[in-house]
Amino acid sequence: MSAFDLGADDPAAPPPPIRRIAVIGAGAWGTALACVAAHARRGVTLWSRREDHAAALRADGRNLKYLPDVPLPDSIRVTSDLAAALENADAVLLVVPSSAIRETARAMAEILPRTTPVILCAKGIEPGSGLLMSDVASEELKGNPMGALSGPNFAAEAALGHPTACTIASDDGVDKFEIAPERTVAARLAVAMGTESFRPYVSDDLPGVEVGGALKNVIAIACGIATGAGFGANTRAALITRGLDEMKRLAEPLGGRRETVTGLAGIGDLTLTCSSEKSRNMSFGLQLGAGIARDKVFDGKPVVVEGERNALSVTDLARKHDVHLPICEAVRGILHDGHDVSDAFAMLWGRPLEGEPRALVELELGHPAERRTAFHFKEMLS
Ligand SMILES: NC(=O)c1ccc[n+]([C@@H]2O[C@H](COP(=O)([O-])OP(=O)(O)OC[C@H]3O[C@@H](n4cnc5c(N)ncnc54)[C@H](O)[C@@H]3O)[C@@H](O)[C@H]2O)c1
Ligand SMILES: O=P(O)(O)OC[C@H](O)CO
Repeated sequence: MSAFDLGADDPAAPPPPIRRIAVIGAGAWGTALACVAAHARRGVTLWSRREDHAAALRADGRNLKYLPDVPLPDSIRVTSDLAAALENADAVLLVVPSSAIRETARAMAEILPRTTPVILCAKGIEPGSGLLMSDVASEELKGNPMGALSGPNFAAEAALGHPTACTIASDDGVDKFEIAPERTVAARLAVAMGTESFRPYVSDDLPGVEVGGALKNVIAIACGIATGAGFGANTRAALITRGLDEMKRLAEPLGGRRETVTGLAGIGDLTLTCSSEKSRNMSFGLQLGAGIARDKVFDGKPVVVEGERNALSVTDLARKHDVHLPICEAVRGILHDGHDVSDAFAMLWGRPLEGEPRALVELELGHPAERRTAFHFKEMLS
């Protein structure tokens, strides 16, 4: 019996605490979340897929490769043995990049009890299937309760104790499960992870939270490209605001709520990522916009830029639901279809004028300067 089961038959019993947390993935975010959980006095095991990396973390007392400025609390146990990492865990934080969620969840499926909650901390939509990360994990881990942790969170800042907030969502509080709100995975993990500086908010809108995380990276690339190409603050503010509208439009057909997108995992993460060069997605866009060739970005080093592959998966999914996401489409055009930056901005700014909010104000105005738009941006960026 796992902690998730304790008292499950007695609706009056206090919610079972999450005492032991397994963090799967020892990159920047996995390491930071392990530090936060250790500061919250949870028993923490951090799993790295490579033994040499795990050994380096143990020897150095920090993750020199991914989070060099943060000392690891002594209480964190680091291992490359997945079974050992998952043993006796009351909850699992899955923190590998979105491209590795399926294979990692599949490996966990052979080991993890079906009752242990799994919380997705990667941001993305799977190419091909168009599935959110919690749905990808659910396909592999049949039956485990699922949640997601997302929000405006740069790993180092969270680990160093800067005041930080996030949203933790799970859908086990919705009607069919009949679980009291304080017993949900989201609420129990929020209590387990909360510290004096790390403040989780609780949500029952799992798709709403996950859509925000997936789209903000694509919009951040758009902001980076715009800034790198020479456009100013007006352009970035417009992209952020209209990007938020794209999040809302995609959240709805996936079962998410518009209001969730106006929270930490939506606008919160969007503004963070689109405003700071600490963001890999924003910096990737900045370098491309400044004319650096794709293979020379980040000096040719491999860096996790979730928005790059997600520009494809997000727009494929939106097309399937007949939802138009012009900014994400423009990023897809530049990254994957060889479109020129000025043409992409001409496409965005030359579309027929619209109402705001788009869904409520019906307009058919055309565009007074549509034909001049392409010429204007080409001149400006030449
Ligand atoms: N870094 C942040 O500030 C931050 C904050 C919030 C969310 N995230 C999200 O967390 C996820 C992970 O990002 P990160 O910043 O930790 O990345 P990272 O580049 O710092 O580390 C990636 C880690 O994943 C491991 N990995 C890569 N491929 C793997 C595979 N196939 N199987 C198992 N492990 C594999 C790498 O060895 C490395 O330890 C991303 O989806 C990212 O969007 C990151
Ligand atoms: O560095 P980025 O662009 O992957 O962003 C990191 C986090 O997602 C910010 O919340």
